[in-house]
Amino acid sequence: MIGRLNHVAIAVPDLEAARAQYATMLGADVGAPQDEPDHGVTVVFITLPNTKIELLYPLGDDSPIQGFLDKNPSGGIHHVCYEVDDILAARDHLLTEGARVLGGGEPKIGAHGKPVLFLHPKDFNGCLVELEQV
Ligand SMILES: CC[C@@H](C(=O)O)C(=O)SCCNC(=O)CCNC(=O)[C@H](O)C(C)(C)COP(=O)(O)OP(=O)(O)OC[C@H]1O[C@@H](n2cnc3c(N)ncnc32)[C@H](O)[C@@H]1OP(=O)(O)O
Ligand SMILES: [Co+2]
Repeated sequence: MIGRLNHVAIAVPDLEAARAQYATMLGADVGAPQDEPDHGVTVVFITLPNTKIELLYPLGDDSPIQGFLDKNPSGGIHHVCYEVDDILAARDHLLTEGARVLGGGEPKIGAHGKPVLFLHPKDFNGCLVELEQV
């Protein structure tokens, strides 16, 4: 059901410092900061030859990544995002299998303008999983 790895997301305590590090120290193709108010985050995408890195920083008072950063003040890997062809079919299959689909199970439009869903990290070996329909 899952296809390519779309991105690995890293929550960071200082977005500009992380951008500069990837651009200067690692020589990566680093994008501009993008506010995503519907998701409570500001994102920066880093394009690699085979996938992307998504730097995440809290936006607003109710960011879903604030608790993660409170527990991991130096930052850390926050989620992985897998591509699926049909997100509603994927959701229904996962619910049948007993996985918890977050956000009431209704896809939201993600940073690439495509529908996304999140799966509870406790159901996936401690790793928050995002699905993106491509
Ligand atoms: C930009 C849009 C989009 C894209 O297109 O790419 C994005 O990526 S948006 C990214 C941010 N959005 C989300 O993360 C949405 C989904 N997340 C959630 O619904 C919540 O964050 C959560 C996963 C349900 C966690 O809820 P929270 O209230 O923050 O924390 P809890 O303390 O209740 O967590 C319970 C339990 O889970 C552990 N946890 C939390 N987050 C993670 C994580 N990212 N990876 C691994 N484990 C995580 C947390 O530590 C708790 O464990 P215990 O301490 O053992 O109880
Ligand atoms: Co993401």
